[in-house]
This record gives sequence, structure tokens and C-alpha cells, in this order.
Amino acid sequence: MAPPGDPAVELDALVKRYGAATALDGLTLRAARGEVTALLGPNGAGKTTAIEICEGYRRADAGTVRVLGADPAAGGRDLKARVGVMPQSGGVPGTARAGEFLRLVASFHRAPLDPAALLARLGLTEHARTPFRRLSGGQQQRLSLAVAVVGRPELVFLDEPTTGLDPQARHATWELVEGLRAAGVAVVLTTHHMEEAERLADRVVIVDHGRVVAEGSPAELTGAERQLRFRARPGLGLEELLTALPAGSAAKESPAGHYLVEGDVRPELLATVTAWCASHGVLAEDLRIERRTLEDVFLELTGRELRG
Ligand SMILES: Nc1ncnc2c1ncn2[C@@H]1O[C@H](COP(=O)(O)OP(=O)(O)OP(=O)(O)O)[C@@H](O)[C@H]1O
Repeated sequence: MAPPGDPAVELDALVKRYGAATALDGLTLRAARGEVTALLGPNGAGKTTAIEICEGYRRADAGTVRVLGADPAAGGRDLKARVGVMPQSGGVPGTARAGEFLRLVASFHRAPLDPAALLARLGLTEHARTPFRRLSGGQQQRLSLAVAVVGRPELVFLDEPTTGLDPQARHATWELVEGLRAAGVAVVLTTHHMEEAERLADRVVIVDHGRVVAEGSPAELTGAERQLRFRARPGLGLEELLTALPAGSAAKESPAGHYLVEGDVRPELLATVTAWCASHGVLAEDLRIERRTLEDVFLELTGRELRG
């Protein structure tokens, strides 16, 4: 297997149109071996389309795609065996029994993982004889994940792997993904859970309207900037607080009773805020200094309006 850091996925200037709608509008990205790459983006941003092109299920209208050095649209069997895929839903025939199906998929591979151990790891042992369509939504997802990884792939695509999972299953999934990364696998996943991306991803790629709008490690994207938050009674006169703060600071109340102060958060700024609160008889509850979260960055880049 190629060394960690080597690109497993290379997409250059991908374009995909559905009639008049442009799903991908020049998307360029890399995903390396031994790393978790998280694709984030609002509904309809083009994440699934990009992944399905990598999987060879769809063809791009323009641009180039290399997956483990090959063109997925050429459909080579050898490439398919080296790539694991967990689609957004299903991917397993409804009547197939969980354990039998996993053993069948394992039998197609040269050195698969032990299906029984994998079922146990994902908490599915007692459902091994249950047909796929009778499994709960979360159990179906866990089986799809098992199917994606049982062949010891070099690259896995996981489309929203933890959506709808309970906390235990989510943690089991995260541990499995961390194990894949440690084994040098390239993991490409999509998620709408920003904490998940922050926790799991080495690289985050934020996609909007079919293009990359930002990328980097979670720490690079959230930056070193800090902000101060507290709760207090609604309607404090922030204009007056602002005059006491260093130039370049910002203060806002959103939602009511929740206050946010941004700027160069130093000890003096904290002292100014608490002194101002004290002089106005305000008890600042849950006062804390924090870094911007990935969700803050995501909303800044992609806006707050709902997507169709
Ligand atoms: N077969 C299709 N025919 C027409 N339009 C399509 C088709 N597949 C996808 N689209 C459109 O392409 C755009 C991108 O869809 P895609 O599923 O890639 O988004 P996504 O980022 O995965 O969204 P989500 O977060 O909701 O899963 C959307 O506007 C979608 O409606």
C-alpha cells in the first residue's frame, strides 16, 4: 500500500449539471491516505454528487477524477475491490440477512476482516439473522458501514455515517474510523455534525454551490481568535459597553439574554466586561472564553438562510 499522505483522491475542476442545475461547479480537492477528510456543506451543496463520481456511479461533465490513481468511470474490478462505500441510505438488499450478507461481501475479498468480529464491534451480533429491511435505521447504517470496511479497503467513502445514530453507536463508528486512519486508510466522509468533523477530521473541506469555499485542518479553519460569551437579563445597553471596550471589539445579543463579545480577548477585556457588569448590577452567568467553533465558521461562510 502507498505511504500515508499520498493522495488517494484527486478531483480537479469537476463540473456536473442536471439539466439547468449545476451540482458541481469546478470542484477541486485532494484526500490523502492515513487521513480523514470531511466534506461539509449545506443540503444540496454537491457532496453526494462528488462522492458518487469518485465511486464511479456518476460521470462528471468536465474535470478530472483520479481515485487510487485510476479513473473510476472506467469501472475496473480491481479498483472496486480497493474502495469501500457506505451510501447515504441502504446499499444492502432488503431481504438479505445481516450476517449472511456481510459474510458474502467478505468472501469477495482476498484478506477480509472477520465478519463476526466486525458485527460484534458494531453491536450487531444479536441481529445477525435479521433481514436488512427489518433492522432499525441505526442498525441498517451500522451494517452498511460494516459492508464498506469488511474488505480492508485502502479508501472508504462514508456518506453521513452517523446521522440518526445513538451516542453509543456514534462513538463505536468514530473509533472504527480512527482505527482505519491508523491503518493508513484514506477516509472521506460527509457530515452535518460540526463537532464530528472537528473531532475526527484531519482536513475539512467546506463545499457550497458545487465549489470549495474553505479547506484546512479544523484548527486552521477556526483560527486562534477567541470570543467571550455570557448570559444575563435581556436588553443590556451594549452601546455603552462597547464604548468601554478596546477599539475593534464587537458586542451583540443573540438570542435574547445571550451575549457575545468579539475582539482581541485579553485579560484587560475580560476585566472591562466584568467591571461593566458589576457597575450595572448584572450577574454574567456561564461567562466563558472560547475559540470560534467550526459551526461558527461554517455559518459565516455559507450563510444562515435555508437551502432548497
Ligand atoms: N439525479 C439528479 N437529478 C437532478 N438533480 C439532482 C440529481 N442528483 C442531485 N441533484 C441536485 O444536485 C444538487 C447537489 O445534490 P447533492 O445530493 O450532491 O447534495 P449534497 O451536498 O449531498 O446534499 P445533502 O447534504 O442534502 O445530502 C442538488 O441541488 C440536487 O437537487
